[in-house]
Amino acid sequence: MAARNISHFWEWGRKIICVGRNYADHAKELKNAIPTEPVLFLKPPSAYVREGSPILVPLYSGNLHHEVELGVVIGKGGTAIPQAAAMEHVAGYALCLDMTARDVQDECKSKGLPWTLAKAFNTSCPVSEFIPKERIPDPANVRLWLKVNDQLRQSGCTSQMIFSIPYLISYISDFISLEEGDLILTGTPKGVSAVQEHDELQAGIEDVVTMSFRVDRHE
Ligand SMILES: O=C([O-])CC(=O)C(=O)O
Ligand SMILES: [Mg+2]
Repeated sequence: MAARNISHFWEWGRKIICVGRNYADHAKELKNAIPTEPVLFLKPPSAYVREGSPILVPLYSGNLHHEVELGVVIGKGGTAIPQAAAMEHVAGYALCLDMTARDVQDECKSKGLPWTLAKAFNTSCPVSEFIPKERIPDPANVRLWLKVNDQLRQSGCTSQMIFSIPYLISYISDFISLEEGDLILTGTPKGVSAVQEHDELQAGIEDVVTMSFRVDRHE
């Protein structure tokens, strides 16, 4: 069998671990407290969608939001990874969207229930091509942006993250072992807003990568 290629990590069936409220300006815009520990949730591999396929609005949501995020692709698994060694476990990056059914999330929050149907539905994790580690020498200082129908909605720098990438890798791996091919979404900066059927989303990381996705309804 041919060796698996990390540049197709989305085909591996590995887990997607998401960090929430990792930018103070986004925590504030949704009236959430600034966290003192990372907020974590999961998406299944069935959430992946690649350019050329649409983002589908879940039938049960009337308020689907975009969240542009830097994704970290794990190259070497581990448990209880020390912060000092964390970057050795990174193979590269991907630009990601954490699509969120905000109305469903609000209801889950008010009832104290998990966010699964707000965050983990099919097509809730659009991803760019794989970006080898060398192409982002300083992941703690890159600008992420997102436009809806050519209008800029999000523009933030990863220097604004509350918890750094090495801290997140170390923290997560204390509780959930990381495996080669796993993806960590590191949280969104401010500017999240609703998208509708037929909207065109475009997002990028500086001059490193851009990607485009169309929003559609289920047939
Ligand atoms: O839904 C939220 O606001 C939490 C989250 O994913 C983020 O901050 O990126
Ligand atoms: Mg998010």
